[in-house]
Amino acid sequence: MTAVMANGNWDPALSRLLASLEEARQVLPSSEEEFGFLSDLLQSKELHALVKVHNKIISNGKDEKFHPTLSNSMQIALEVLDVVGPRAALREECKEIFMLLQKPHIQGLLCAHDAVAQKDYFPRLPEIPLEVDEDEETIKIVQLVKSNEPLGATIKTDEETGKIVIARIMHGGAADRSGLIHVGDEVCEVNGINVEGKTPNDVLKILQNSEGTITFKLVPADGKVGIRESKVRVRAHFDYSSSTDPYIPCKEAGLDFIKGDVLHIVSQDDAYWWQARREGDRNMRAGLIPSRALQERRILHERTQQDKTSEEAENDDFDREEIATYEEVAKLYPRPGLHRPVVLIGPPGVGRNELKRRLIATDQEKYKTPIPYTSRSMRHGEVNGKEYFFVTREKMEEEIEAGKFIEFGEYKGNLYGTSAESVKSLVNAGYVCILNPHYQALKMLRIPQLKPFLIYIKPPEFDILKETRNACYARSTFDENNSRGFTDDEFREMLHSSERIEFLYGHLFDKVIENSDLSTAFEQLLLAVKKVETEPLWVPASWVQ
Ligand SMILES: Nc1ncnc2c1ncn2[C@@H]1O[C@H](COP(=O)(O)OP(=O)(O)OP(=O)(O)O)[C@@H](O)[C@H]1O
Repeated sequence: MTAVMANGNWDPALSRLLASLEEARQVLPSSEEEFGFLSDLLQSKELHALVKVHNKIISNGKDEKFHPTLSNSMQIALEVLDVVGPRAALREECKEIFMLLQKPHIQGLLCAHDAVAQKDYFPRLPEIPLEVDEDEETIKIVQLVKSNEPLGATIKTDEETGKIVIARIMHGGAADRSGLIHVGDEVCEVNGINVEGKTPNDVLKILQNSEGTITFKLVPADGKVGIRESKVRVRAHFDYSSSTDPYIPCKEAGLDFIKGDVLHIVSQDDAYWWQARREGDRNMRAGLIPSRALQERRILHERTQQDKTSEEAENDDFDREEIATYEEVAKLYPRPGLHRPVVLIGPPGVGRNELKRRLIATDQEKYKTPIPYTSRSMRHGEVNGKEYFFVTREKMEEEIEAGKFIEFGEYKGNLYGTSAESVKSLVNAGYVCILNPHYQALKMLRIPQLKPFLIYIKPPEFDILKETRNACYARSTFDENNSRGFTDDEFREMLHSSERIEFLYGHLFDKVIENSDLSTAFEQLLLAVKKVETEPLWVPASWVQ
């Protein structure tokens, strides 16, 4: 005490606190130990230093010349990352800023800057629930300010008690952020109106009609059923629109997404409705999406309906057992010297060969395509292992049977094919392996051992397809014996085939490139290939573990 007083530099507020602690010592029943602890704390150098920093920030905050120009530098940094990300592979400057802004200490600095700029350094004490009834100790009163943002809570009538209870708290919503409302809390009053015997709809009306602060009187649920935030990320394999979903318990709370979106699942507590955020979305409020179980049921139901109406179903290559709902994904970081194979999928004739050829031509020491196997006999001038690996028909049939070929076919009585092993050996030798197999090979390729990056080469609409191909005297690939242009029927066949590929495999593609103008498509391919090499990308979670 004397030491504190003697030091003129000591914060007067701390000294006052210490003095009142001494006074309280006489009247309060607390132990010597507790007083000792508090007294030591109030005299500690650490606390004193903290108080000084705090005071400094506050006094600087009052000074006009210290006003922050912005308080959302973190958000701006994220936006800049979005903009420069795709250009990082093209320009050194973009790459530099892209790497810099991702550094944890830069992000930490920006975050601290924003906290100070937003004056987010005042101590926040937990709200003390007001106790209204002397004998009703368990009632809590919660006040939330009504804004344009939804409250982020849903209510229902409890089946057993018939009372209105909180059914769900949306992660990150106003109710959740308040930390004061929990699932299972019983609603007694809203803005002084007793809701006993009322329906959830009546309560909603009261809420809609109220302005400003909304006051809830709640009986807390026994034990808090808090929402545990999960780390699960999934890729959606279907489109979802809550506005057309008749079953969603609360339309406003729905989260819409499209096939291929990556979603962060924050809660799977409810068997039918998960809570999720779109990955990278800055809106912190989670939305409702159908759970895997619910979606599987819906798809099965739809299929039975469809089977009833249409008998003919093209299921040559469609695995009807597979129900595409959500696939758990994780980020795969680029591995130095170990490149993911790049696979171009598309309808025959769309231009995969052309794109592959151009890519390899940019750097023949980097991009390689596997040498195929054949059962035909070697011709004069051919070298085993150059144009083809020459093997006997028996050997090839045996290996095809054993599932060692990612694709194979017969042409003029001879077998041709590409083995999974030759892809692996290119990868292990440090090359970027590039493939353009038939789309049926996808199943065999999309495995953790190969980790391919799948690019879908999509044809443009009929008129543009015809115009671009005719303008370049494109050679039809449909007729092996004749070199001629594509016919209208062949263009139509290409479009039909692309629809089918999208239907079957659309959810698996990492990237879609429309091959309309060839040089534009090629540039997009170069960008995508660069991205695979330099950026962490989402892949099935099982590939990363
Ligand atoms: N964007 C384009 N504009 C004009 N012509 C193109 C375009 N893309 C490809 N072509 C031409 O179309 C023809 C067919 O292309 P390519 O052989 O690459 O098709 P493919 O997808 O590999 O088909 P297949 O699997 O049947 O071999 C080639 O003559 C090619 O130069």
